[in-house]
Amino acid sequence: MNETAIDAAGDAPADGASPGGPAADPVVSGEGVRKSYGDVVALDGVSLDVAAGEVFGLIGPNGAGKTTLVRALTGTTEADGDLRVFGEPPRDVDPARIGLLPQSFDPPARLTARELVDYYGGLYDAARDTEAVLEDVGMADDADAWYETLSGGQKRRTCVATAVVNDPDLLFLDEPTTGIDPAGRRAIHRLIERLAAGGTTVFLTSHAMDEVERLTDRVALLRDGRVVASGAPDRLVAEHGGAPRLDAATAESATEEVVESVASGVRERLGTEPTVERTEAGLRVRGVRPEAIGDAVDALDGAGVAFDSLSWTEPSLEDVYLRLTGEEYARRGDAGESVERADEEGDR
Ligand SMILES: Nc1ncnc2c1ncn2[C@@H]1O[C@H](COP(=O)(O)OP(=O)(O)OP(=O)(O)O)[C@@H](O)[C@H]1O
Repeated sequence: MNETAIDAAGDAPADGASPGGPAADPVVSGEGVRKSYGDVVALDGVSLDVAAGEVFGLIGPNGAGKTTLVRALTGTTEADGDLRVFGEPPRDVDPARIGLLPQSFDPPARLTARELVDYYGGLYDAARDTEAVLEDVGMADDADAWYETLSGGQKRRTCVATAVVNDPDLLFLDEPTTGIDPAGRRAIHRLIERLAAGGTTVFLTSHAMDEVERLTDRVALLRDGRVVASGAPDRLVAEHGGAPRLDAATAESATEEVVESVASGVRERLGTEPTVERTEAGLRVRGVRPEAIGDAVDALDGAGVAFDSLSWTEPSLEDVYLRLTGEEYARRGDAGESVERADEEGDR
């Protein structure tokens, strides 16, 4: 990985994407936040800012420190460094201003969804109307079923309802859609969009890169307890996502000669230095812009590649994630050696 290409932590309080703008006080701010569990360093000097009204995404591999950071921000664990929420230490913040959906949350099983939302609403002086909250998360029709009889997605949506019943100014959602079917995910996405439109600041952790790319204004990528990149998703994709790629699915694995022949054909037709790799499914040519797809296909034909199907893909936040966490190489390791591969940052 080219470390010099990676942003400094917390690089962009505004980025042009923060509705609050650079002048607004951040809702969340952290500087040099550290937390260890015995010998395990969970947070290793995290710095970040979240502006009012932003949907902020925190991504990173298992064990990167995301849940620890959410716990530190919500005052459920202590951390070293300067951490502020609404300008105060997390434990001093009025709980009514915060909504939290923890990663694992097991409410009493023999209460109905309605009773649960009522119960959590009862903890606040000015809770939202239970029926409206159930409607918001798509649970109005199943509100009288015991929690234990609900599907995994219905349970998670009920938990989201308990996290928003106090109409929080700042909502932490730690992997809200894990295990939820597409319709349930859509219901939660719509809810997050509505809350953000109404001015709620949302701090979202998720392993679903499509959801993060779609919902967030800014993202921080955590790896080994450090922020290794942050910024608006489209900016991160432009900087770290790599090149658009053409994938040819082939029944048989290509020989080295075929790969070299494709590379030579691409070089000749596109006039660029190609990156051609074997993948699990066949062959991949990187750096193919939409207008050059025809030439790249000719290069495959010219090299005698018998492909069953072709797909062209633009880089996405998932590519950023895979590149900056090093998981791209772990994945490629199974796929055989790549040929004429450019440097990581040089193949765009
Ligand atoms: N209560 C704890 N006691 C000891 N170690 C812990 C504790 N909580 C977290 N850790 C360790 O701290 C590191 C960061 O864990 P954390 O749960 O914050 O990661 P994460 O990014 O949320 O992971 P995941 O995506 O799997 O939820 C891991 O090495 C984890 O094993």
